[in-house]
Amino acid sequence: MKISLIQLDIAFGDPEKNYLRAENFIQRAVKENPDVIMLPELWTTGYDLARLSGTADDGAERTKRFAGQLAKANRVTIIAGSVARQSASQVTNTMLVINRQGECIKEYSKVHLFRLMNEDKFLQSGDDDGLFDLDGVAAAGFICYDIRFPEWIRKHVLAGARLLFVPAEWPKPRLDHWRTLLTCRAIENQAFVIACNRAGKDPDNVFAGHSMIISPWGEILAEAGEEETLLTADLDLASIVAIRSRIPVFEDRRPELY
Ligand SMILES: NC(=O)CCC(=O)C(=O)O
Repeated sequence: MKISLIQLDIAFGDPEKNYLRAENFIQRAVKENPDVIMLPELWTTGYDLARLSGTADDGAERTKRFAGQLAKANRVTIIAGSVARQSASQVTNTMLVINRQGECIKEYSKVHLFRLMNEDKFLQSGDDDGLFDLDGVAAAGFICYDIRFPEWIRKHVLAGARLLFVPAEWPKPRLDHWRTLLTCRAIENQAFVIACNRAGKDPDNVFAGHSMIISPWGEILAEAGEEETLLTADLDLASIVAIRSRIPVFEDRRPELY
């Protein structure tokens, strides 16, 4: 399975610019013939949370149409990062998975809101899981801060997820946490971790970039620098079985103790 990550430099509070920029990158990515293309967290607006009443995506419909057309035209799955999704009474930080037919097959709203970036003041948390099927492989999505909650990730892995997708806007001062947490989530769950961060800065943060694709053994298969870029890697899905039989963590668990 080939994955392309778009480490976008997001224009603050400017969806028009961001849709255009993302489309250019998606057109570039499809030339590499990937199975999946992924965008970062809140990529249509950035963290311009105070102005979401004017920029949030109503029902995420615009983003579904945008990604749906591109996915269908190119027969590629698009994990359309997450967007600020407006519903009747609330805004959520919601990840969208669009299949090769252009249909939205999953919406996952960030469960753990990140107070340090004021999410708790402007957004509503989700309550549902992030599980979805990706061309017959069980997968799950988590959004940025969610990766600090290993129990949440493990719950999805115990339900079968083998591919863990993470759209993010992770600031540079905690780059070491980002790299360590993602690597741990891959090793402890013996699953692929595919994490797409943003590049650039906004009025409050400089972002880390360093999107990463990590094997179930913890090897970094691909890692971006800080700049806006496209990052592509091939996943050897058979390696999951080999690693799990070499160190059978899931057979050795003692859930009766914890
Ligand atoms: N957008 C986020 O959820 C950022 C999370 C973060 O920076 C962290 O340290 O956790």
